[in-house]
Amino acid sequence: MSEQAIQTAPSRQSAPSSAGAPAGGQRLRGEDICIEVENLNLWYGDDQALKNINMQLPRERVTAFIGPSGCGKSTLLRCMNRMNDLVDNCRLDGQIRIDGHDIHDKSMDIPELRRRVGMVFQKPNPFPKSIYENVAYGLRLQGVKKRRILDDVVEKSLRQAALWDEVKDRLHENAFGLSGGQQQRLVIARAVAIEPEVLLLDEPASALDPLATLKIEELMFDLKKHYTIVIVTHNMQQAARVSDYTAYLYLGEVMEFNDTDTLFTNPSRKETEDYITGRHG
Ligand SMILES: Nc1ncnc2c1ncn2[C@@H]1O[C@H](COP(=O)(O)OP(=O)(O)OP(=O)(O)O)[C@@H](O)[C@H]1O
Repeated sequence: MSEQAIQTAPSRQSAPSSAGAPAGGQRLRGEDICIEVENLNLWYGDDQALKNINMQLPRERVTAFIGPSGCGKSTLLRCMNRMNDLVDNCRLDGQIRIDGHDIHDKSMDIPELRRRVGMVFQKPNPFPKSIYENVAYGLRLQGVKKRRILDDVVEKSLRQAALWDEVKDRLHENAFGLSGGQQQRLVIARAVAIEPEVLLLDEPASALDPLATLKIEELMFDLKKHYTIVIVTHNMQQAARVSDYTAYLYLGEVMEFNDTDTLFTNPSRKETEDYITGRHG
């Protein structure tokens, strides 16, 4: 975990974040910022799911979103590659910038955005194809045909996803023959094969057994050398183990954002302390 990196450490308070400076709006010291969220509000129909979110997510770090069910973690995650565009009655205002570019700008190429900002869901979702073809899929879509290039990328991606040794002798077997944990690492290999910058992980281990979960957690330490990772998790021990920064969301607001050590050992807000100590949520 990174050392204390927030310049403004608010004193412990119980007022909602909207009453003062936005809880995620502190500037991060000594970090290269990849994603900036500014004054983001989002509604599903008349219901506001995200309220004035301000947050900076550092490059090549793991940031965890925690908070009780329905607080907006997945919604915020899905904003980062515009997955919410696919929801009919969803609208938002505010800005999200990745590498300084507003992702809602008219010039934004959405398929390219989703290539740069990959997503892995709770339930492993390999395609009904071979292990090899699952990983090669994105490259084939891009028109890559050369066998040597495909072979290299498949091997490199499976190695990055810590799966190569387990599957190298069965690359042409159907992906559905893999265990749940292996399928989830395959999905991660498929995501990294097209060289994204950011990986969004929505409870990637919640459907897995403890050993498979451990593998995914170990994998994150390696992946963050190359990617900016944002993970939604219900598991606070997992957030404490794998993330460098943590945002605590409650009722659509970021109540607190800080480096993970500080958030878990010395939270600024009473609400955060109540949540991490199991007093609510
Ligand atoms: N497609 C949708 N249409 C309408 N409302 C939605 C939609 N998706 C989410 N919501 C609502 O938005 C709010 C935030 O939901 P979201 O799934 O982002 O929360 P969450 O913190 O990820 O919850 P969980 O931990 O249970 O997955 C909830 O009130 C939810 O009911």
